Amino acid sequence: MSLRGHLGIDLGTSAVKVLVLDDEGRVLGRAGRGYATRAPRPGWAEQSPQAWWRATCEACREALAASGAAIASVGLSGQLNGFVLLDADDEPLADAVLWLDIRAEAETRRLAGAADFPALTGNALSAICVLPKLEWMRTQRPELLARAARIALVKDYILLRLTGILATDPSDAHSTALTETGGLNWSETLCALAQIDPARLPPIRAADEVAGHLTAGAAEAAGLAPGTPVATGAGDVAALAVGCGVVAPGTTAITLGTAGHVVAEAPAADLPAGGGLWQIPHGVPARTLWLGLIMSGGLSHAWMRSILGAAAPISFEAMEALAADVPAGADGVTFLPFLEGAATPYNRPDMRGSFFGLSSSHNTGHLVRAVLEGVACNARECLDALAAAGAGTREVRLAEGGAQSPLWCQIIADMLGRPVDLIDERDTSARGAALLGYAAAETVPIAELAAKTLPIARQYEPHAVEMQAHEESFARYQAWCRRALPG
Ligand SMILES: Nc1ncnc2c1ncn2[C@@H]1O[C@H](COP(=O)(O)OP(=O)(O)O)[C@@H](O)[C@H]1O
Ligand SMILES: O=C(CO)[C@@H](O)[C@H](O)COP(=O)(O)O
Repeated sequence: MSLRGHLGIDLGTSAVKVLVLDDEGRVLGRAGRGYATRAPRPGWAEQSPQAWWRATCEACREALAASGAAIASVGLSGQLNGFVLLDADDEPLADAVLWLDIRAEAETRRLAGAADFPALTGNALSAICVLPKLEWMRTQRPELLARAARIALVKDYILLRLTGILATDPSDAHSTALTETGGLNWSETLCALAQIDPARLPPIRAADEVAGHLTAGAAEAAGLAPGTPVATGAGDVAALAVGCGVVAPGTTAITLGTAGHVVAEAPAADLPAGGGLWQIPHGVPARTLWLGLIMSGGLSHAWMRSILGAAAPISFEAMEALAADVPAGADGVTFLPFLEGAATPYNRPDMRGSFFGLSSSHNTGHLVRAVLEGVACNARECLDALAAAGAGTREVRLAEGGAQSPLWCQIIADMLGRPVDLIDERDTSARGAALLGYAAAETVPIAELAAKTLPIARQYEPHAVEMQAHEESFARYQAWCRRALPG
């Protein structure tokens, strides 16, 4: 008899990741497929929902074949703050607009003054959110928005393709800025502000609830069995908190995907305004996460890699070797990782990335090392903001693409001056998604499942000499940030 498997799908920014876990949370199979991001104009970022679906089906088939398991449940996760406009037949009317898309900066500034977002939602309004992007659509593409019968968020489009049912969860709903604190209902006030009829938005269901079952057509396309239960799942920040076992106060995870996330379970206190943190409903129902957001985490590394590899592709290992040749502090070179604007703690989409302190003595290794250190500095700012808000950090865990670099993990431990645990799973959002599906199908408590199945690979201890060098590079970084803030 084949093993029982729980399949998790994470629609990331650069790729879809699919994992199959057994009942103990061990990986039986995995696969991933990339897709392109289009930037038809500067500051725009779009992806094809049809490409997401094709990539998801291919990755499901491959992960399933590798696992040899019979799939008992499916769970979902995906990039937050993207949306797809659907016609009356649920066909996409255009490419999806992503979180990275900051076309709605002017709308954000205007709407931020029209409602007290911190009081209503617990968060400042940001150009990342769906609300200002819909406002942009309403004013710039009114015919397109008028033709939209329904609006799907990223992972919810996959739920629709898998089950024929459109629904979302509180984490994805709340991140749009169209719900009030808690994310359980679409807000009449905020929907009225955006002139969006809430009937066009998906119903909000619990993340660990069965939202639907695989249709025969979807099962055929993805290689799964018709009727398999599919959980609503959670936006990637909430799913990765589940996947990283951030299910008790005092645990924090730093993940370096395309973005970077620093997540902590919120203490009972309210999130103080102005610290540049966001609050998001947890994947564990009725709990809340606080999020420090690094806009360009792995993306900073990917950008550097694309520049160094312009003539001939350069491997991650070669990048690692270049940076390892340079001492901590990068001999005075500082990188501000704001290629797509700054989130925590500055909340300035108009801030931009830069290198400072360059001289002719510096080489490519200095640039690579400065990129790793710059992102680590931004992660430290996020942790400092969480601590200042009252979310103490007993344990810090690392995961996702960037954490596959041992040097980056060591730099983070040195920059934070504390041990950090590397999670023995790169794709923690997909892991969280699989656990949410498992919990939904078997009605087991998700927090318990997440804590008991967490795999830790190793611990990185801070080194005294490097810690001192990084104290200095952090001070330099902060000074450059103050000078680089647009007036
Ligand atoms: N060995 C590595 N060293 C440094 N960065 C890496 C490594 N492997 C992957 N990355 C970075 O991780 C990012 C992708 O991480 P991933 O978790 O797959 O992100 P997403 O969910 O956004 O698609 C890329 O930006 C890539 O540059
Ligand atoms: O929108 C946000 C946070 O508000 C992003 O964090 C996305 O959720 C993307 O995450 P990755 O695909 O880079 O992991």
